[in-house]
Amino acid sequence: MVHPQNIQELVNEVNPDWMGMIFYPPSPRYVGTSGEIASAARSLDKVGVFVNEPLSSVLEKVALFGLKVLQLHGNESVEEVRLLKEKSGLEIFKVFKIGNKIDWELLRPYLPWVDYFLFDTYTEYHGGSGKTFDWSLLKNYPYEKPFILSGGIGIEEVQAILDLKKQMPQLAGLDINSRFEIAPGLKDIPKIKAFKKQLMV
Ligand SMILES: O=C(O)c1ccccc1N[C@@H]1O[C@H](COP(=O)(O)O)[C@@H](O)[C@H]1O
Repeated sequence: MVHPQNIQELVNEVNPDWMGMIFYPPSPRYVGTSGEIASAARSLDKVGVFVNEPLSSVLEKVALFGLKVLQLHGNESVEEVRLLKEKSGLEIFKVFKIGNKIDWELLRPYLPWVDYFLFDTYTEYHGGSGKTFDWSLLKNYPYEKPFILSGGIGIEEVQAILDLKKQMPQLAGLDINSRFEIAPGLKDIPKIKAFKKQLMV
């Protein structure tokens, strides 16, 4: 469900660096093709969130909605990511979903084609689980490539985020989602403002 007025309020009151648009039809946050969300957020850099979407369909959405970043949240291969990077010329967030352990070598071939890795929690679905993963696994992250932290982040995680940032300069951003919502796609603006304020210490 889309809530353009709520997004307009978010833009005015929080002014985030990026705004995600979910182009995954099974998601309760699927933005569809109406363009209302894109126009409510026209002043922001819009991140298209895709799950195993064919190249032509991604490029169509880029043109239609003026996307600035592609967040690849499925099982996209290195070759698919390379093609998406080359054909779109946009920034790429490649998502890796983390379970009990992670083999960092699997990320290496993606390094030339991605601008940020994004770490989400492993679940049998693709995203928006509201569940955190064990952030201590990140301590062995071996690359300089900046990453975005995601997966069930809530206001209760502020201190843990500040601690992690002290240890890991590669932590470049946070992707907040379902734990800052009143209903899927309807953002809890006072909660987001409080979270942002607590992070700015
Ligand atoms: O939010 C969704 O419905 C979604 C569906 C498919 C792919 C990604 C999705 N959202 C992304 O999931 C992560 C984690 O979200 P949460 O904090 O656990 O709710 C985040 O990167 C969202 O952009």
